[in-house]
Amino acid sequence: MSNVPLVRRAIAGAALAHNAAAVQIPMDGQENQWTPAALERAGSTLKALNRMAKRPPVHILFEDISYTVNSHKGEERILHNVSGEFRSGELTCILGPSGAGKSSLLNILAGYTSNGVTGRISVNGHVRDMRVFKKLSSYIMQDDLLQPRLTVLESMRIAADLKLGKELGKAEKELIVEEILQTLGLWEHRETRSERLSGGQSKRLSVALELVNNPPIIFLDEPTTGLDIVSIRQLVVLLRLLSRQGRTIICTVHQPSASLFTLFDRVYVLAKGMCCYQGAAPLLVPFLSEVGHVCPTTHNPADFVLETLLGDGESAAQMTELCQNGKLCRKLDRLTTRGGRKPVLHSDESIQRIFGEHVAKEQTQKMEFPTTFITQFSILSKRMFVQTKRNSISLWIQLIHHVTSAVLLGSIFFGIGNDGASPIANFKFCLSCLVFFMYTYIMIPILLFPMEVRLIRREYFNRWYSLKAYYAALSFATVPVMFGLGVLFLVITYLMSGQLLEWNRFILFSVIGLMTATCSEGLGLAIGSAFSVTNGSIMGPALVSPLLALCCYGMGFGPYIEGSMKALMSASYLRYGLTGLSLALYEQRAYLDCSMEFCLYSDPRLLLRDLGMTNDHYYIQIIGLLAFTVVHRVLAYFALRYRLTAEFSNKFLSYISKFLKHR
Ligand SMILES: Nc1ncnc2c1ncn2[C@@H]1O[C@H](COP(=O)(O)OP(=O)(O)OP(=O)(O)O)[C@@H](O)[C@H]1O
Repeated sequence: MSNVPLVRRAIAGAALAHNAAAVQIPMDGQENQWTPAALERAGSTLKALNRMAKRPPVHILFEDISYTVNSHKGEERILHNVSGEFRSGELTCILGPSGAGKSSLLNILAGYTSNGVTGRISVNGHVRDMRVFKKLSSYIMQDDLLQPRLTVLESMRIAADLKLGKELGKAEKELIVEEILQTLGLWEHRETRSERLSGGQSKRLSVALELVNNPPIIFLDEPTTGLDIVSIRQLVVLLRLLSRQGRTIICTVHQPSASLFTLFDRVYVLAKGMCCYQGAAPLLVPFLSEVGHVCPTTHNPADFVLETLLGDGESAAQMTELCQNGKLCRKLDRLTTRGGRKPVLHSDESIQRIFGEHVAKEQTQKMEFPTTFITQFSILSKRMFVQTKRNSISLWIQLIHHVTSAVLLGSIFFGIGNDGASPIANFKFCLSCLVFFMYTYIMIPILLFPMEVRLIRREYFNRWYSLKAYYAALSFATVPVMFGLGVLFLVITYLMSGQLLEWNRFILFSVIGLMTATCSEGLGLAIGSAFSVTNGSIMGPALVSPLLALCCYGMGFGPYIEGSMKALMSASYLRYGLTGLSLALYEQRAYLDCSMEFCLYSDPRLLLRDLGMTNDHYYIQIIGLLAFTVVHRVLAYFALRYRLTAEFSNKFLSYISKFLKHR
């Protein structure tokens, strides 16, 4: 990490600063203390964040940005050649009526959306290089979710381990974590699980997590949505303090109150995809007067501008023309806006010089992420184990599901395992075990994974770790529960159904059962990555039903299965599972006991012949299941990768609309 020496340097005076640290943002009920002057004073004593704020200031300029999407109505233009700039040391608010294109603009500036975008974005005078920009910026999305069963402190420690790497020692990371939490008023809630935090605390934790590596630019989409007035104020006050340390902070806000509006340095107003104003917040009212809309002194300027824009299209067009669609910025003397304090902003030349050096340094760095694959894998696996362990309700449900299903199957097929009179029933037992593993392990990821995708979206976009490391950890973390419960199910059913008590048969039977579960889980992950819970719940069963039909085909007339059908059957991974289970029970086995006068299938070879499995080998079934497991998991990886980028839904919709148009 290139900021590590900076942080190290910053931490050199740790003991001193530790004592002086942690000016808390006044919480609940103390909001009236937050006059702008008080904020400035507090900002200068935020030791932890000040010390870390040594990364290059970032100044974003964007010109003629247009954004087009393909929807069912055809091509739709969301943004129309908008321009503007956002500067270091300023808190900027993007305002506008619903559907104006605020989130779209933020997504484009943060680099989350690039498909269908034209125009130029430069960072400190250089064309934006996404590889470098992503290391400098953090994006906190509107519907960000936190890891629910981790405490505030655990979440922060994991963020520090992932984002600061190994070059910083444990003590140094602890110091950073503590000071950020103190500053954000979360220290007293450090042992609270994220799922139990209030809305305002959750938002603050989202910000805290992204502050760990001290990004010079932070984007926030609707950070105030769903918060009460006190929490909103606390959050905006915090953002203002952070901007005062030289950060560029840009957020979209729906309808700020008058007192909240005064906390923003810069306002960017959008309506119908066009810029209607950009510049200093206090200059918005004079600007509106210029187009004939005099804001009454008792009125909130933010409300007034929204009412004006919603009133008639003419005012919006006039405003767009006057500000040249964002090219003209209304500037205020910075010394005045900052209450006489020296501005944090650097001159353009110094910004360019610092940034140029920083870019060169970042580019020479080989590592795309702050930590190695192995470190990411071990941190993420540990986090998943902790989450699984703490989700006791889910564990209990799974345990009860496995045990009751096993007892039910064992009772239905009780003691038939070695009876030559009921081998078909025993074959059905194999089929039932197969169906159990298939449905259970397909449905769990289909139902749970879409939520997980939402959980990791911010972390993945903000480059906490690589998708490969996450995916490897995910595949690994489910193994203990699956194997533990799977073996329990197999032991119960195997014993109750009276199968031959031979270790090797039980192991061969179990290996196939567990491999079917692993393979099905891969398919479930692929479906869960690509679809929502609702669509996935339809897709899953719809997809496996034909696979199930193919796997059972030929029962009773095995020797007469047509070649083409055999080829089709080999495309169903369930066929390998069913054959593997049957071979585990019947291959190389002596005649079965016969409880009746005549048992047609006392000779197990006859049974395998009529099932069409005479020429099959156990190891081929293992290879088949392994191959399908790899295919499913690779599919799931790519589905997840596409899902985690905003482009996916755009592309998907555009294909659908093109398809419909051509019909
Ligand atoms: N991928 C897309 N496909 C189709 N339409 C889209 C897409 N993305 C955005 N839009 C449309 O673009 C317009 C602007 O959307 P955007 O989310 O940027 O608005 P917004 O100003 O943030 O609105 P709100 O304040 O309600 O969140 C909306 O009409 C939305 O339906």
